[in-house]
This record gives sequence, structure tokens and C-alpha cells, in this order.
Amino acid sequence: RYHTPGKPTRRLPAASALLPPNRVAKPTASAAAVPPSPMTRGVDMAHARLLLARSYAMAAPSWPTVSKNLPLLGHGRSHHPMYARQDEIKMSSRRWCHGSPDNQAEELDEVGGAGTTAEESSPRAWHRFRQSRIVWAAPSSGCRRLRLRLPIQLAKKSCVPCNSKDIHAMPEDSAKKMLEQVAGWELAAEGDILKLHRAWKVKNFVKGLEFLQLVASVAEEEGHHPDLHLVGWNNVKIDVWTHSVRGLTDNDFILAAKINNLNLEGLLSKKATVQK
Ligand SMILES: C[C@H](O)[C@H](O)[C@H]1CNC2=NC(N)=NC(=O)C2=N1
Repeated sequence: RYHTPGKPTRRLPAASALLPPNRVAKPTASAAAVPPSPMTRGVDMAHARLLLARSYAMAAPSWPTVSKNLPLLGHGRSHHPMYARQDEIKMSSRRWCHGSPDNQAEELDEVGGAGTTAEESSPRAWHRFRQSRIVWAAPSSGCRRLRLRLPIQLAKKSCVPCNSKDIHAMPEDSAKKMLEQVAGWELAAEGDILKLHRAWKVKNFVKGLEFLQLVASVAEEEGHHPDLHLVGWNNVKIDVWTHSVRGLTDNDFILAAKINNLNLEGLLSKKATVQK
């Protein structure tokens, strides 16, 4: 459940609002059937219902046990089965299933994005929740479905305005956890300011400038800007941090992930060693 401190916890409409009595949700023209609520805003309920129907139809005959590689139905856009690695799966905090497969009136139990602990049920978690994907899995027998929430890859997310009142510098342990999602980057502290840092050796000065230009385009697109250095003519060093809060926020990791996704073909030096 998403809880805004000081406001009553909102509950989602019962699953029956999603599943017509004849057990299989028909893809309806719009999400109008489900009264909009903060938890469902941005979640494409038509897709969710379609997925639910397909997962139910496909999985009903036999329920494989919930195992490492779950036969998962992809998000709305890709209907072919996909497999999710266990480490990506954030199991929902509670099973949806309560009792026999005949049980229709299961409560939609929304969980926060990365976690459901108190400090996570915050605008940041809401932002992450909004950007996560609902993925349906065929759960173990005796339970109709388990809703798994896969965080969307960082590089597919978008930065939020740095002057938003909801943006705060994250604690170092959160930064260390998120570091796993941005290969090649490391945490650097300058005074009390935590930053992301990465260095590359480029072929030459001009290729270095081309690299910086690619980064600049991403930064402008995201409205979030790194500190760019081209030193010793062929060493690119990039620091990413959120100036408005003098620390690290999700924005910095999103930008770092997008930089990691740039096509640097022909720009980097063959020599692996870089100046940190
Ligand atoms: C209003 C807008 O969010 C600010 O000008 C942006 C621009 N780019 C930024 N980039 C970074 N890294 N930190 C900021 O605080 C920041 N602020």
C-alpha cells in the first residue's frame, strides 16, 4: 500500500473490479472500469487485465512451482514468455492469493517499489513504484497468481527536476546498493558530498570531445548534468551528483546508466588502463 504520512492509507479496488465474474478478464477498451487511484495511475490497467487474462489462461492448467526461472509474461508490449533473474525480482510483500483458485475476490495489495519499509513509502519510492513494471507469474499450485514487481532498468527511467521538493540526497548505504546497477562507476566523496565517478581513456583529444558531446546530449535531454573533465588530452572523467541537494539521488544513477548505454564505438583507446 502506498501511504502518504498524515493521510489515510489508500486501498485499491478489490481484484474483482479487474476480473469480471466469468473468471477471465476481457481486455476492456479503457481502464475506466477501475476507478483511478494513485496506485493505479500510470499503470496501464488495460494491459494489466490483458496480462492477467493471458497469464490465467496460460497458467491455469498447471501451476509450476515458483522457482528461480519463472515463466513470466512480459509487460504489455511483449507477450512472449520471458524469464526474470531472481535477483531482479522484488517479490510482492504479500501473496495475492488467499485460498483456492476459485477465490475471485482477491484484494489488490499494492506494495511499494523497491521495498515496503516505512522509509521507502515516500515520494521517492512512489516515483520508483510508478516506474516499475507489473509482471505476472504463474505461482505455485494452490495459488492463482503472485504479482512480481521488476524495477525498470535505470537507463529506461527519466530524471525528475532537481528543484522538486520531494528530492533528497540518499544515504551512503542506499548509494552503495544502487551502485550495483551502474557497472564501472564508483562512489567518491568530496568533502561531505557523495558523487558518482567514472573515467575512460579515449583515442585522442577530438574523440574525447565527441564523447563529451554525446554525454551532453543525454544530460540536456534529462535536465540533469554531470561534471565533465577531459584531462591529459585523452582522459575523460565524469562526476555525477545532484547539486541542489549536495548529494546523490536517483537522477544521478539514471544519468550514469544512460551514459553507460552510449555507443562509444571508435572513441575509446584500446589501452584499458585509465587514469582514475
Ligand atoms: C531546475 C533544474 O532542475 C536545475 O537547473 C538542474 C539542472 N541540472 C542539474 N544537474 C545536477 N547534476 N544537479 C542539479 O541540481 C541540477 N539542477
